[in-house]
Amino acid sequence: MSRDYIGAIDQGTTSSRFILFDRHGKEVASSQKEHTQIYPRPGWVEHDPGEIWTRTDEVIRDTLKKSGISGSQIAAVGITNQRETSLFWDAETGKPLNNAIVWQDTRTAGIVESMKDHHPFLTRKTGLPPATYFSAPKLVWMRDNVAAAASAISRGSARFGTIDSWLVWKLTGGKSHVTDLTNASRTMLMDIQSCTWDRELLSLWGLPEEILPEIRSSIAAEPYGTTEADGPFGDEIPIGGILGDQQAALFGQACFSKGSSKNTYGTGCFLLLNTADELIRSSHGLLSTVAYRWKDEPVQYALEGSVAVSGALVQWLRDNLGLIKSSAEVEELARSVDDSGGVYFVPAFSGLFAPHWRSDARGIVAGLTGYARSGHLARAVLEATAFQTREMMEAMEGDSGISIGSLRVDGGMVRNELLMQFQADILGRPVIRPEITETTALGAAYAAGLSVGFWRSQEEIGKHWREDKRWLPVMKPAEREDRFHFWKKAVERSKGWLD
Ligand SMILES: Nc1ncnc2c1ncn2[C@@H]1O[C@H](COP(=O)(O)OP(=O)(O)O)[C@@H](O)[C@H]1O
Ligand SMILES: O=P(O)(O)OC[C@H](O)CO
Repeated sequence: MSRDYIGAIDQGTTSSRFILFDRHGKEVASSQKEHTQIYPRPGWVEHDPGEIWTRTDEVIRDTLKKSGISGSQIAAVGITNQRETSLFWDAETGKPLNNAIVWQDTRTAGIVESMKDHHPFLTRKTGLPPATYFSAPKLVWMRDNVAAAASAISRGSARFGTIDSWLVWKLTGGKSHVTDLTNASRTMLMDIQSCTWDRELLSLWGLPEEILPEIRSSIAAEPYGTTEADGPFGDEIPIGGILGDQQAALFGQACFSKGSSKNTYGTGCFLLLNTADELIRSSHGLLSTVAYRWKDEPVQYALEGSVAVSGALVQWLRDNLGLIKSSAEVEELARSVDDSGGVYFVPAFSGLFAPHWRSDARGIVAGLTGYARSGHLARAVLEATAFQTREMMEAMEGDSGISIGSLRVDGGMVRNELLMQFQADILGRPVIRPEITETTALGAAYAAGLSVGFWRSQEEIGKHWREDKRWLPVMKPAEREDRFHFWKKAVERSKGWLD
């Protein structure tokens, strides 16, 4: 039987998906399942790695079952994942030693603060502004607070991984302990120039090198491993591509050339600009990160603006306030009023990420009057994402000197047409949605397919990209600036809330 499909595992913050793509980059079948968000204390967010593996296993099996396609028809598998989220497992038992600490978790604020004298060094080495967001402080916390992790580290059997490494470990039956450069670039343990684990960083954080996975290219020169025949695929398939989910979306949006960019609206919101082989250092609160590496070709970099809470705020409206029953309903509720009624919602639930990097900020709702109703709050929830995107875009243009003429968008929130129109209005430039909005999974599929020669070149896959819809700005410039002015005022009021 010929291998005519590529499989992509997309393990995101809220759910796991598996999608099969054909040679034209068209989705053939998919399955998706949510996993539990564990909030043990305010500011703490955890995932159960066992549950993440079970959900991943289930969505693979579901997709194969409903499509009638078997593992023997799949040429390669790609993995894309929520980044930074970190765990330890024991190589001897194969069992996790703790719940994964999620990228949004802020328990490590004290650890980050205690490294204050080293912040300039850390940023120079890693391209990242020191923050609770990244893996290294999470590992330090686990070493110091999880007895099983500490003893496995001292015995030499502890293995650290971001979610990509964990899934490769499980899929290969514990044979491969690997990651790719895009994921490694988010740990604060990798030198962003040499793209290798860095001894000085490891010693600063007090972590041994033996816990770390091997760093490989994103489009693998050699497969990271093969899936186990007795696993969910029922066959041995090469795992050929790994990309952090935001880099995967950049790849899936065919942003291969310098200056091309995309914004992904999921749990958080992430704007990435391809800077090719140039490592641009930000002076406006953005990250320098690896975009991808094609086999042994030079590393490609990106500038990134990261916003912690965007779709998550819609979920909060649904789960914590019960104002809507599904995320999609937020649009109807927001359309029940003409505007936000002067209400601004700054969702600094994990502090503020780009471009502010303030862990002392907390969420606020500003501008409330007796006039405000639930519809105004729903508008303010959606508008928060659009305002944060504008902040990131201004920072990006300031750092790169590149003007972003129009914005390519993807992710779960781009189904929301009201948000897309408001985004175009507040940016004052067109917003463009592609036909395939599952760009994250598509990017991982492309990486895997290119790795094994299923597709041959970026030109070939670039032809699959097609525009679905475009929103043009209609808001008057004076109103746009007035609204943005009030947003910035609200952001200032959210800062410094924690002592
Ligand atoms: N129609 C919608 N309007 C606004 N937000 C939405 C809509 N549909 C989904 N979302 C939000 O998008 C997010 C899911 O997007 P997705 O790209 O699947 O995220 P992730 O990859 O982070 O798990 C959720 O936070 C959800 O609240
Ligand atoms: O799971 P997502 O799509 O919200 O992405 C999470 C990011 O990778 C965090 O850096």
